[in-house]
Amino acid sequence: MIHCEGLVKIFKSDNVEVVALQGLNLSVGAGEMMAIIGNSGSGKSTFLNILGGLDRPSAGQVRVGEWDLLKIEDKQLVEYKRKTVGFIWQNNARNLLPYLTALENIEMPMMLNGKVDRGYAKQLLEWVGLKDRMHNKLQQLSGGEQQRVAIGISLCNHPSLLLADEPTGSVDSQTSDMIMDIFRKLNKEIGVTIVIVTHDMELAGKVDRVVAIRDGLTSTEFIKRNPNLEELGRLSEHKSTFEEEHEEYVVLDRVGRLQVPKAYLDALQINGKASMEFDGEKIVIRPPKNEKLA
Ligand SMILES: Nc1ncnc2c1ncn2[C@@H]1O[C@H](COP(=O)(O)OP(=O)(O)OP(=O)(O)O)[C@@H](O)[C@H]1O
Repeated sequence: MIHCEGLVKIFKSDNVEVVALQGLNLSVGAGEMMAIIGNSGSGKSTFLNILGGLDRPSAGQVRVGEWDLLKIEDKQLVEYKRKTVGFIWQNNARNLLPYLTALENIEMPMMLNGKVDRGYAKQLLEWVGLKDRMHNKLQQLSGGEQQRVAIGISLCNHPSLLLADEPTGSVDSQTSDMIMDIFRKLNKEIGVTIVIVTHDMELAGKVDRVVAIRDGLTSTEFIKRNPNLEELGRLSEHKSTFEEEHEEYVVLDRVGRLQVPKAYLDALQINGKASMEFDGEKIVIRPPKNEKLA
């Protein structure tokens, strides 16, 4: 569904250039639900905005389904945004209309797109658990319920890809769990591919695959050891940690480059150069033997 290779995004303003993505590699299969984590400023939102067609890449490859987002023309981009992607932001509810009902809010973008499908609008509200509240005005709904209406709206155009940027950033942990359950259900039932950007490791731990971005590059990937244990985990008393549940992998690009975590380099006081040895089984990276280089 998504294939990125060497994706670069440079922001230019006056004489300053910011390289937000420095050659990012990532593939996401159709029907996958995964999370992207990373520190503030690592490039997560930039990446999501490119996938959503809200921003243009500077170089590299980025394909979503049949679309090549580097080469796409402006007119096609409008079509891509209308037909392929749905977007959810942290404060999506701000874009909703408080004096309309939940159902009317869902129907509004359908109307703007030229066709209201009331049956589907109702179905969407049912999927997000708001069947009984569909005739309530937005202002009568809680923040979490409004966010669920926003999830419904993101699916109005039957997208094959749903992008969520900090979707639970402004709700409590119970609502956050409910929103994740809705994503999982949508992913299973309608097969929509879901990419969630988050700071929250606990939230990230609820999906099978988590990719960490550092300084505009994919650095580490975490894969759930046993996805099927999730249900058991929910029922059991023992709350396992993210590390217990996930296997951690370092990501190598096509030519074998990898990012060594800064904490490791600091701990070994490696700065600029290191010695690397292969002992037949392992690759060992150490501070340079020549002290002058250390
Ligand atoms: N429109 C822009 N113009 C100039 N620089 C930008 C622009 N948008 C983002 N940046 C810069 O690109 C880098 C990556 O920003 P981005 O918002 O993608 O990070 P992020 O990982 O989503 O951070 P956060 O978690 O804080 O939202 C940052 O250094 C940011 O300052």
